[in-house]
Amino acid sequence: MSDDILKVLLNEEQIEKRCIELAEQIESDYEKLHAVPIVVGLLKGSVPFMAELIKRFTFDCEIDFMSVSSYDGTESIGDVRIEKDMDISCRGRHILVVEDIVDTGRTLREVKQMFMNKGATDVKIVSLLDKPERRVVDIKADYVGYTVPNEFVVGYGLDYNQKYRNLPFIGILKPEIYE
Ligand SMILES: O=P(O)(O)OC[C@H]1O[C@H](OP(=O)(O)OP(=O)(O)O)[C@H](O)[C@@H]1O
Ligand code: HPA
Repeated sequence: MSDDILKVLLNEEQIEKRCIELAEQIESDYEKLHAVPIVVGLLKGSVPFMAELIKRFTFDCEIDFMSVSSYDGTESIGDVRIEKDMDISCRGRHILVVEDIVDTGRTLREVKQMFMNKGATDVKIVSLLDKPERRVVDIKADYVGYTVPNEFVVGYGLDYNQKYRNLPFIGILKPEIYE
């Protein structure tokens, strides 16, 4: 599996270090709000990042998951489908969406709009990665781990055709794998 990786962009140590910083920043912001947020992981890509982040939160929060899908291989299909909704109601709640990557931005724009339509008080986004060169809609994560170049990246939750999510680092996939 590692043979399919062209270059390691972020190793485990770098990711962990950044998660500690993000958790501190998020904690300080929610403490000021005196709110108990619902931390919502977008399945499946956010799972390793979410686990790394939430174990460092010492404030009261609830955890939930949603599954939305918008990719077929390396192609964003534009149409964001909700495949599994949250269990907890988001009405009147502060929501912290946990995402692995903001790429075109379509997924998060749809998800954020959906939370607002359902009556959430506030929606914030934390994303491990941001790929701003690919953005087609105007959306910005409130907290970003790392900005990455316009390359297809895998590992630490991110997949290509459901593979490579379990790599403990983030790397650029060799183009011949998906061409
Ligand atoms: O900014 P965008 O262009 O919308 O892309 C980002 C989304 O694409 C991937 O999800 P995917 O639909 O592949 O699901 P997954 O998390 O199960 O891999 C990724 O996890 C983000 O949710
Ligand atoms: O670069 C990426 N890698 C994996 N999944 C993705 N979904 C959007 N962009 C990416």
